[in-house]
Amino acid sequence: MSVIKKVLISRDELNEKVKELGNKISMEYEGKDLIMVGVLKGGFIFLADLIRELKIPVEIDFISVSSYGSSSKSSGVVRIIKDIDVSITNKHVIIVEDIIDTGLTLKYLKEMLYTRGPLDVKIIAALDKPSRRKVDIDIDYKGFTIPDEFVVGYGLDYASKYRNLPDVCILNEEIYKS
Ligand SMILES: O=P(O)(O)OC[C@H]1O[C@H](OP(=O)(O)OP(=O)(O)O)[C@H](O)[C@@H]1O
Ligand code: HPA
Repeated sequence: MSVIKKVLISRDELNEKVKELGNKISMEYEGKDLIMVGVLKGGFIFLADLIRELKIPVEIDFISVSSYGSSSKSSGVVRIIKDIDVSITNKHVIIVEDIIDTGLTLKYLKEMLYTRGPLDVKIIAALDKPSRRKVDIDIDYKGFTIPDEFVVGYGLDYASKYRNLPDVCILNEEIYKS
């Protein structure tokens, strides 16, 4: 049995989109003090690809968060596991995510970072799953809108695995049962 049911977004489509987004951000942030904050763990591959398409100087940092409690993400309360190390005061911030699902993680992160005096905080996400949204959130730069399917690859995991798959794939349901 194959682990992957279907490739949803191929590596070539991802590459092309990342180039497009990199060009857009390079134009819009020319001459500005920009820091990109990758959300671990899923955001690391997208961030690594994206910054290599930028033609402007950029600072990089990472943040790691986890949802509180057994009801997990539904509470919207987020705990910081690893904070960024640098000041974002008077800088332009872009939060880099692999996927936006309910929107709760990013809503919290955006509000939290705004308390630290940045010039602005924007959001870029490789994937958007709008069917699962619980809160309104503006996505400033977006890769692909996807259906309500559980996907892996390009940073996204199932049970901590499959982040390394180069394409965004729909997992075979048999995997959940085994
Ligand atoms: O919009 P939301 O419903 O808040 O979900 C999106 C978040 O969930 C995933 O992270 P996860 O908690 O699975 O951690 P990981 O990146 O380490 O896999 C994803 O990387 C986002 O950070
Ligand atoms: O489809 C998904 N796959 C992996 N992680 C996720 N976190 C939110 N949605 C997903």
